[in-house]
Amino acid sequence: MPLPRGVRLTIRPGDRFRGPVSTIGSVSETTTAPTPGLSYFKGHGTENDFVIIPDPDGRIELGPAQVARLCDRRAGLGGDGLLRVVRSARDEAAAAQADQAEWFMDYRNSDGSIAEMCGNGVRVFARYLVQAGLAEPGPIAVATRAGVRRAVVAPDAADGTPGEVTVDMGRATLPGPDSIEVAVGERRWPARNVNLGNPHAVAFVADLDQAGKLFDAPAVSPAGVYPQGVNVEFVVDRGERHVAMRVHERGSGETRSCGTGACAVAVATARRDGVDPAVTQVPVTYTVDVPGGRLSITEHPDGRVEMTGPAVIVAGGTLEPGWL
Ligand SMILES: N[C@@H](CCC[C@H](N)C(=O)O)C(=O)O
Repeated sequence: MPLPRGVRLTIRPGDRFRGPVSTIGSVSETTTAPTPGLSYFKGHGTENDFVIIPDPDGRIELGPAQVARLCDRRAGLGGDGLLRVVRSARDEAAAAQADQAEWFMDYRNSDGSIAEMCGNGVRVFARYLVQAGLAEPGPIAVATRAGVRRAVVAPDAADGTPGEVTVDMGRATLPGPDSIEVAVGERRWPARNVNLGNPHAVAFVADLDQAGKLFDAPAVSPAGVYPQGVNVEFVVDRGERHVAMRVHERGSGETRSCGTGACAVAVATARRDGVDPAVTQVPVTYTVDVPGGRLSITEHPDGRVEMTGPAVIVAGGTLEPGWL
């Protein structure tokens, strides 16, 4: 049931959920909304899966408890994260990007925390816009909390297989310090600090099983390098310019894929291999296998990192009125 125009769904403090306003990496937030007849979609990119909430006119405020409920795999729809699809001009977090990108990807982790960027999310978001008729296939600008990202949705194959989506992920930075360490139980590995709009610690390991079950977040030291938490990638070599990774995501736990993580891994691996396109002026491409599939990551001489991979919308429906 569509909401009447002009109605903004918000519960005031004291109604159901309470807490201070959220910041990146935090799960506490005031607001949230009961959502009568709210429509949703479900999608994934290399099995990093998302609940998609269309909110073109910015009338829905989802608090962390509601996001966590929607992402709950037993009691909710289930997802590693949530993508709210809203016009940039209708959300103050993205209004400054409205002249460059009509649509804002309001991304939340499955625990309800806010993150700056989600690479697989941008691909799925672009796919949703095309499938919903909100954008044409081809280049699509998407506003994110880390700035505008440009996606290109390739046409579907003749057999209906959805075309892959390529995203310009911007420039990676490697802020240091050089002595970062990641630990799981008694095992420790040196790691590289890579930022793709959101923070990553990339550790090269001998075997992906060494990271264990990853029920808990790996410890990262020294303390204070990642004041807002970190996504941790474990990487092994698979061949020339070909690696495989596992990831423990901030706010979501171990997931089957992480797009920003795969980009961080490709850049960290290139530097480990002594390759820097800014120096050689030659782009370098790495194949990054994730538990949920495969991504292709190219770093260009100007520092831009491009990611190509699948993005699929699997279902859509309507929430039971009052459930949320
Ligand atoms: N899975 C995402 C990353 C989502 C955000 C991350 N958990 C964070 O908190 O930074 C991706 O595909 O990049």
